[in-house]
Amino acid sequence: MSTEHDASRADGRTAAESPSLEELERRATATGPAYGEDALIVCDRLVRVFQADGVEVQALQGLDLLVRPGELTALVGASGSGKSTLLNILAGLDTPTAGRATVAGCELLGMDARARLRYRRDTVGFVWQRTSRNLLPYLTAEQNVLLPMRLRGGGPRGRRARATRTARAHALLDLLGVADRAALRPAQLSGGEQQRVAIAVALANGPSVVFADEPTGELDSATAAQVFAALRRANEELGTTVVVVTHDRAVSSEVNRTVSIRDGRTSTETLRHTRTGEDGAASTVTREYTTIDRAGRLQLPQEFTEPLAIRDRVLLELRPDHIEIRPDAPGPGKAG
Ligand SMILES: Nc1ncnc2c1ncn2[C@@H]1O[C@H](COP(=O)(O)OP(=O)(O)OP(=O)(O)O)[C@@H](O)[C@H]1O
Repeated sequence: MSTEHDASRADGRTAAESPSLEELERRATATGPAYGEDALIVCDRLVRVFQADGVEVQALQGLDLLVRPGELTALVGASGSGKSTLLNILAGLDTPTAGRATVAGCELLGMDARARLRYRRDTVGFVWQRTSRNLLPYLTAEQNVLLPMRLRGGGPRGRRARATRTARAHALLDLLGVADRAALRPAQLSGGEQQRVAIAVALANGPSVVFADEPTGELDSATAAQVFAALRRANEELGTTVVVVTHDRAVSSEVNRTVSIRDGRTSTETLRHTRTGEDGAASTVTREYTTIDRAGRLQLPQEFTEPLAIRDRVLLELRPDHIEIRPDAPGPGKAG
C-alpha cells in the first residue's frame, strides 16, 4: 500500500502539511542533538548580503555546512557562487548578515578584537592564492615558518625554546618535502615550493583547521598536484582538518569530500573512499549526493528534472528504505 495514500486526509492535505496539535507539541519539546554537535566547523543558515551601488547582492543565502575533525574537504563552485565570501567569514575577516558560524568551539559572530586575533593566530592557519600574501620576501623559508611561533609568544624563552621552535620548523618543512629549501628566500623558490612553505607557515602554531583559498590557482597542474599532496600529508600525518576552496573541479580526485556551492548554498557533495575487493585489490568508490538543508529543502539537479519534465511540484512516496519522487500526474483536463 502506498504511504502517499496513508498520509492523505479528508481535506486533501497530508499529515506532513497539516500536523496535529499533539504532533506540533511533540516537535516543539523534542530535544534532539544540537545541529553540528560533533562537527569542528558549523555553518548554520549563513546569510551574507552586500550592498553595491544601491543593489543588494545575496552572496550567501542560508548556507549550511558541517566539517568534522580530521576531514580534508574541497569547496568548489562557479565564479560568484560565494566561496570566498564563506572563507572570509570562516577566516574571521568578515561577519555574516545572519546565521551562525563556529570553528573549533569559537563563535565567530560574537568575537571581540582580542579573541579574533587569538583565533587567527592559534585556531586557524591560512594559505592564500597569492604567495606574496603568505610569505615575507625578506625572510628565508625557515624564518617564515618560525615567525608565527615567535609572534604567538607566551611560551618558554631562551636557547632551548628557540631550538625546539627551529626543530619544529624543520620537521614541518621536511613533512612537506621542502626541508632542503629552508635557507632560501621566497624569490629563490618555485611557485609550488612557495606554496608548500606557506602550508608549513599555516601549520606552525598547530591550528585545528587550515583554510586554503585557491592555493594552486597560479600553478600548472603537475605542480598543483604536488601542493595538494602536501595538504593531504598535513591532514593525514598531523590530523589537521583542511578546507580548500577552489573552482577547479579536478580536485575531486585529490580529496575524499568535495562540497559544491551554488548560488550561495551547498548543493551537492561527492564522497570518495577506498574499497578492498574480495580479490584484495583496492578500488576507489565515488558517490555524489544532493544535500538537504536544515529546513528539509532539496535541490533537484536539472539533469534529473528535465528528462521527466518535472516542474513546480512532484509527488512524494515514502518507501521502507527510500523516497520516490514522481512527476505530477496529468490533471483530468490533460489526460487524453
Ligand atoms: N564586497 C563585496 N561587495 C559587493 N558584492 C560582493 C562583495 N564580495 C562579493 N560580492 C558578490 O557576492 C557574490 C559571491 O562572491 P564570491 O567572491 O564569494 O564568489 P566566489 O565563488 O568566491 O567567486 P570566485 O571564484 O570568482 O572568487 C558575487 O556576486 C560577488 O559579486
